Amino acid sequence: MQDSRIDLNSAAGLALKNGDYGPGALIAICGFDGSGKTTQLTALAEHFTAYGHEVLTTRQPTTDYRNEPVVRQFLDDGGSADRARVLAVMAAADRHKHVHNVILPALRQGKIVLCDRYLFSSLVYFEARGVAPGFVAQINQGIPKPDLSVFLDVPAETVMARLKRRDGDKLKYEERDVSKIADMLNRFRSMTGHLSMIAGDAPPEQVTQAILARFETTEFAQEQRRTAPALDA
Ligand SMILES: Nc1ncnc2c1ncn2[C@@H]1O[C@H](COP(=O)(O)OP(=O)(O)OP(=O)(O)O)[C@@H](O)[C@H]1O
Ligand SMILES: Cc1cn([C@H]2C[C@H](O)[C@@H](COP(=O)(O)O)O2)c(=O)[nH]c1=O
Repeated sequence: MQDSRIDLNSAAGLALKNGDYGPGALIAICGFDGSGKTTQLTALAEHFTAYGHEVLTTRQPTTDYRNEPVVRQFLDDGGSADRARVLAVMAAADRHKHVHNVILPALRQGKIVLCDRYLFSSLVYFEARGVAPGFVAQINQGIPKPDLSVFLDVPAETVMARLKRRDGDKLKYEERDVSKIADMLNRFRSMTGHLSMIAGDAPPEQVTQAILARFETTEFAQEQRRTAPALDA
């Protein structure tokens, strides 16, 4: 079943589905833990709300997945590739449910959906845990392709320092080892076909502006400009 020849970019291409999901827009913000995703989601939500959009901020995996004892134990203590494969299936089921119950209805209502982590994070984390991207792609098939997918690129040492400052000694298994963080970051950096790479170690306001500049290049933003009434009309 698993195809170790499929790389992360191809796996994302196989899983994601282009489609007309409604008048809304989907923005996925990915990065290692502590890279500033929550900070940026909050700033983006404020920006889009100020411009009159309805915004839904949400996250993958959902708390249903995070609260499973088998997941909690793996995140805290690590585990085998076989156990990781079970988690990948649980994360995929959680994602399909979240897409159908939360994301698609919001897109149909015209909302801007801001999602903390998405398929890309699953591909990266599970490949690093020993699960082939081809397998993760198969079980995530049909997940909507976001209008914009961002990777917040922050050096491993900076990520580690931020996490220690925020969480003290309550770090997850993969957060405790700077070489594991660096390995995951390199996997994200390889996904140039899908992720807009944003330097996440700049001041938060600059990071937000960089994300918004990328958003302006999306078809959604271009369509909004075409259909928006001229201010001097
Ligand atoms: N651009 C930035 N420069 C300096 N510090 C930042 C920046 N962005 C966020 N931080 C700080 O880094 C820490 C982690 O940020 P945040 O909680 O937004 O990351 P996260 O990616 O959502 O983390 P997690 O996935 O672990 O929840 C916080 O203490 C936050 O204040
Ligand atoms: C997408 C995805 C992520 N994970 C991991 C990654 C993180 O270590 C945790 C979630 O941490 P957060 O700070 O609460 O966001 O889960 C995963 O195990 N499976 C996935 O599909």
